[in-house]
Amino acid sequence: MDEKKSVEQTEIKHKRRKRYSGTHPKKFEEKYKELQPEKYQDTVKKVMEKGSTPAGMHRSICVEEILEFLNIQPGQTGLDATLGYGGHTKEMAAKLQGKGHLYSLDVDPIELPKTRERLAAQGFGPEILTILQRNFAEIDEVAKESGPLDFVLADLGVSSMQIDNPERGFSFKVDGPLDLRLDPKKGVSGAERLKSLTEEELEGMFIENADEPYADVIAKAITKYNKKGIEISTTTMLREIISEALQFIPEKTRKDDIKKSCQRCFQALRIDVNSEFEVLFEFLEKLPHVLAPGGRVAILTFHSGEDRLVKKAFKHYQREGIYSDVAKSPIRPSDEEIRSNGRARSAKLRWAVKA
Ligand SMILES: C[S@@+](CC[C@H](N)C(=O)[O-])C[C@H]1O[C@@H](n2cnc3c(N)ncnc32)[C@H](O)[C@@H]1O
Repeated sequence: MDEKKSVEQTEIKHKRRKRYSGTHPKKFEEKYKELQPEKYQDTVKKVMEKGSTPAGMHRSICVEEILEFLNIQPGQTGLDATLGYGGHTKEMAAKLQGKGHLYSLDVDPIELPKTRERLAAQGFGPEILTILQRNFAEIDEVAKESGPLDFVLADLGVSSMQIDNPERGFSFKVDGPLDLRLDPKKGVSGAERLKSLTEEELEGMFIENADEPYADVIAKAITKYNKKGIEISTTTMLREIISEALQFIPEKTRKDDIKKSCQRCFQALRIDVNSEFEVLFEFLEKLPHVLAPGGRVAILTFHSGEDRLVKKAFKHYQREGIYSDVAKSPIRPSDEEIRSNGRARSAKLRWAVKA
């Protein structure tokens, strides 16, 4: 064989094919141009007009209603128990007009520094705003530093940035590790948690935390994997297990029902992993002791379990004479807000005033 030809052929054979990068951006950061809102303002505007939330952002809910109720005055001291993207914090801090102080808490070590930087760049630095990586269940500790609070806001649950980031594992719609921790450095992941629960406990978790009608069937399906020693390590795996278990649902409603069950089961697991009911309970119990006389608290909830807890606590302390007034029924976002921000649909706002 001609030696030259053979070398050429070998070279051709070994030349690596260039990977086809495809027409669709693969990475989250590339896919969502809105992640850099300053750079892609047109994209952000278009996304918001469609009633969606641009990736990397969170649209604050019931802002006007909250500000109207809290009636913040310059010189007051307040607390935002759930900083998130900092939308509510920014509006509340602005009402102080440079006098007084706002404390804002979040457990999330990933989003918190970004929000701190963003707010500082907008003129809300440490002279008016103290941002702490703390669980709101420790509100009594925070109050030792702040003194009695004139106003408190808690906007419960997760932010859009957390939901949209596949690495965090909050959404069944995107593939990622089944984590679901608000603070990924603490506690155990969703995957670990599923492994450690019995069939009965799983069923109880889905019912208690999310009123899941197919809790028994789904718990059974998960337990099969547990017994085989197969870890349900990703969001996609859990979604597929739920979907497979619910194939008996008549075709007409199957797709929709599966989607709802996925939503509820992920919510239930998130609540469990982050002990959300326990910390909310602790927060509600401590609140009356940290509010100043006449102090106001507003709480935004996103599902019936949370709302029930808030309603019961407010009523209980009103009967004891600790709150002089509480919301008789929850305030709902306006139709216009719901139209322009789908995530506002399930929000309920309750408030109380310290005697
Ligand atoms: C709905 S978002 C808040 C959005 C915020 N109000 C805004 O305008 O951007 C809820 C935030 O509360 C945080 N969070 C949830 N439970 C918490 C807790 N127990 N203590 C402190 N922060 C918590 C979450 O990490 C998330 O960032």
